[in-house]
This record gives sequence, structure tokens and C-alpha cells, in this order.
Amino acid sequence: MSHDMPPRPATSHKSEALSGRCRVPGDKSISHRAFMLGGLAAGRTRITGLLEGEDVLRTGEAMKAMGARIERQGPAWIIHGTGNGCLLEPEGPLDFGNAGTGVRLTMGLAGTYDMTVRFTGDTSLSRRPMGRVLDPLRQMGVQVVDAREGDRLPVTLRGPAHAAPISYRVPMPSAQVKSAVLLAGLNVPGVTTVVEPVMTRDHTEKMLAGFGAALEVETDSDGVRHIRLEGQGRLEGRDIDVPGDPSSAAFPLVAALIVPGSDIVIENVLMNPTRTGLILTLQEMGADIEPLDRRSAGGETVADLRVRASPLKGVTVPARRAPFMIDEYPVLAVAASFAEGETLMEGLEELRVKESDRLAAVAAGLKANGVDCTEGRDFLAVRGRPEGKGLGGGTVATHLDHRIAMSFLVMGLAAERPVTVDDETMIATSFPEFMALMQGLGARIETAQTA
Ligand SMILES: O=C(O)C1=C[C@@H](OP(=O)(O)O)[C@@H](O)[C@H](O)C1
Ligand SMILES: C=C(OP(=O)(O)O)C(=O)O
Repeated sequence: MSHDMPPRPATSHKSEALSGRCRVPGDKSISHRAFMLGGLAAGRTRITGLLEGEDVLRTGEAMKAMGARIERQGPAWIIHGTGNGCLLEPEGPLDFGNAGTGVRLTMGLAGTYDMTVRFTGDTSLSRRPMGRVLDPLRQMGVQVVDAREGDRLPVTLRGPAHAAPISYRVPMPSAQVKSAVLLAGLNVPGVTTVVEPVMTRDHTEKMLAGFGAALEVETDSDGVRHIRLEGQGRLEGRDIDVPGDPSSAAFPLVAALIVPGSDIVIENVLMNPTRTGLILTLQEMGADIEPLDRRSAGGETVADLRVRASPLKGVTVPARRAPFMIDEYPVLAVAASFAEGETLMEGLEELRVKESDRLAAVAAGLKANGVDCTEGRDFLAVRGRPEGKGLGGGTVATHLDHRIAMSFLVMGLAAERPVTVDDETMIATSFPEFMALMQGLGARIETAQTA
């Protein structure tokens, strides 16, 4: 299971109206954290609805290598945690493949233990900056024994005999950095504080509290969040039902909006307000998205989304919304390609350090398919063509990035001419069922046959 495997191209074609009901896999952020916290806690954790994508399974392997017992039992995953403060030194390197969340959070989780751990990843992950996590860990006393230039993987960490709690102001809007510091704080005596000027997805805070950690969150009069965690407390195993991933739901959702006549329902989608920026933006563009049967599930709100094809118009997406839809810009750019007028997306600098430079990859893919767009240092402007007239016909370089591959395969369903992506293998990192699910709704997508 590796993403440095031979590329497999795929092509999508203009499709008839999409219809039917579907269920996307479990939320990736919650699935990673379920394996981590369950692996650390005392007692048994039972997870249903887990995303069985490569990224998350790597996190499971890492927790096993540090002493957790993890097994699949029918539809559930059962974890017997190591018990608090009892992670073991892994015998070999922890290979996180393509997963930024997996590696950055685990560096925090394991970094403050009195042991040596080596972290590796695929070509894409090895290009991504790790300094954003290593800097606060250094302040806590963690030794970076070895790292490639610019704090890139492979990285070897040596935990301190006596780690110190810190107060850390997160310098960029990043849930991964916030989470790495909090998870590091679990094994440190005293109070670790994270100051978060711009709110990001709050799964770590919510799940830590759910496992019994002593954690408090206060928002001051300037809207800055102060998250305080008392270290060396006790986490207790629990049951977790993972809701559907809104970042995966984004693909059938946008497809249904742009393929004329479509009418679909996506069931059980997580509606946490730190994750619904795309839905809000599409509704502002005129999208007919109706959340049905809003309900509470395991401390989160979920809903079934009824989505009907809609004429879209361009809007300006403010920078302050970026953290609530950070992984959805590639597919929003595809929706914008079919909208009347210009869509301007601001505050996109973080897109440059994802699985690929997503700002450059999206702009190149749009241009290859006849879309008029402008790429700025931290913005993207897309001037759409309703009904996709003249769009398509290009091949998109995916750069080992699942969201680039899925976004452009969605584009081809409504463009005049087919759209090809140079590789679809890495879609399995976050959404292994993508092809089958889309085909089930009526999408004309095919993978190149390998000899
Ligand atoms: O914490 C998380 O689960 C994630 C945080 C985001 O990354 P950043 O923290 O780098 O913004 C997001 O892009 C990633 O897919 C998942
Ligand atoms: C950025 C993403 O993931 P990660 O950072 O975990 O690789 C993503 O899934 O879009």
C-alpha cells in the first residue's frame, strides 16, 4: 500500500442527470484522532464508521507500533489502548505515506515520550513543512535528532526526560499545529496552553474532552481562543461513531450541482460549523442544498444533504472563511468554472503546503481545460462558463494529490469534452469508494485499463 506506485490515469465524461442516495466514508480528521486517542487511553475504544482510507490506516499502524492493540471486528474497530503515559518505542520508522494529519499529530503525541521515533512519508509528504510542529515541540524540550533541510521528513525525534509545558500562539490557521501541541501536552506535567487567533476545526478539543481530558476553552473579547490542557490526566476508552466526511461529500455535492437535472441525497454528513464553509459558499452562489433531518450524533450534528442541480453565480469568498473549507477550494474552483461571472477566493496561502501546491495545481488544471482564471500569491479568481461550453479536453497533473484528482474528475461530468487526470491511485488515501460511489449516481468515470 504505497502512493509512490505506478500512476493510473482516469477520465470522466459529460453525464446524464445524477440521481440516488449515497453515503460517503467517515470523517478523516475524526478517524485519525479516534485511532490516536483510543490507542493512548486506558481500556477499550470501539469505533464505527471509521474511514478505512490509507491515511487513517497508517495512523492505526503507528499506534500499533507504539503498543496499542487494534483489530477490526465486523463493522467496528476495537482498540485496547496502551494506558496513559505508556507508549512504547517503535522498533522501526513510522511511515505515514501521504498523510499530513497523521504525521504531524503523531509527532506531537509521541514526541514528549522518553524515546526515539523516526517519521517517514511518501514523496508528497516529504516535501511538506514540518517546522510548524517541530518549533513548538523544541520549546517543550523535544530534540530533533535528524531532519532533512527545511525541517522536512524523514525526521527523528528524541523525547526529553522532563518535558516542559508551554503556552503557544499558533502562527498560522492550522488545526494540525494546534492539535500537535495539545497532544504533546498530554504527556507533560502542568498546563499546556494553545492560543488560537483564528479558529480552525475543533475535533481535537472535542474528542479530548470526550475521552475525559481536563481541558477548557475560553474565547476572549477579541475572538481569540485559549485552550488549556492539564497534562498527565487520565483518558478512558469510549465508543465513537464517525460521521460522514464533509470534505468527501463535497465531490458528489458539486457534481450534482453542475450536471443538469441532477437530484441526489448524501446521507449522514458532519455539519460541524468549522467544516461547512463550502456549503455556505455554494448556497451564496445559488446552490440548492437542503440539509434534511439534522440530528445529533456522538456530540456532533449530522444531516442528510439533498442537492439539486442549480444555476450558479460568482461570489467573493472571504479569507476569514478559509479555515472552515480549507480542503474544499479545489472542488469549489470546479463549481466556479460553471458559474456566471467571477468567483474570487482570498486568503489561500495555506493551499501551497498541502499534498501539492494546490493553488498552482488547480490553476494549471483549470487552464488545461479552457477555464479563464488568475492565480495570485494567495488568491484565485475563476471566470465561469455556465453549462460548461467549450470546457474540458485537457489532462490534469495531480502531483500525488487526491483532492486535485477527484475535483477534476467531477469537472469532466459537466464539461463539453472529457477531462483526464494523470493518476487516480492516491484517491484511496481519503476516499477509496470514490469511483464506485460516483458511478452509482450515474457519473461516467473510467479508470484506464492496465495491461
Ligand atoms: O487537523 C486536521 O485533521 C486537518 C487540518 C487541515 O490541515 P492544516 O492544519 O494544515 O490546515 C486539513 O487541511 C487537513 O486535511 C486535516
Ligand atoms: C490536506 C489534507 O490532508 P493531510 O494534511 O492530512 O495530508 C487533505 O486531506 O486535503
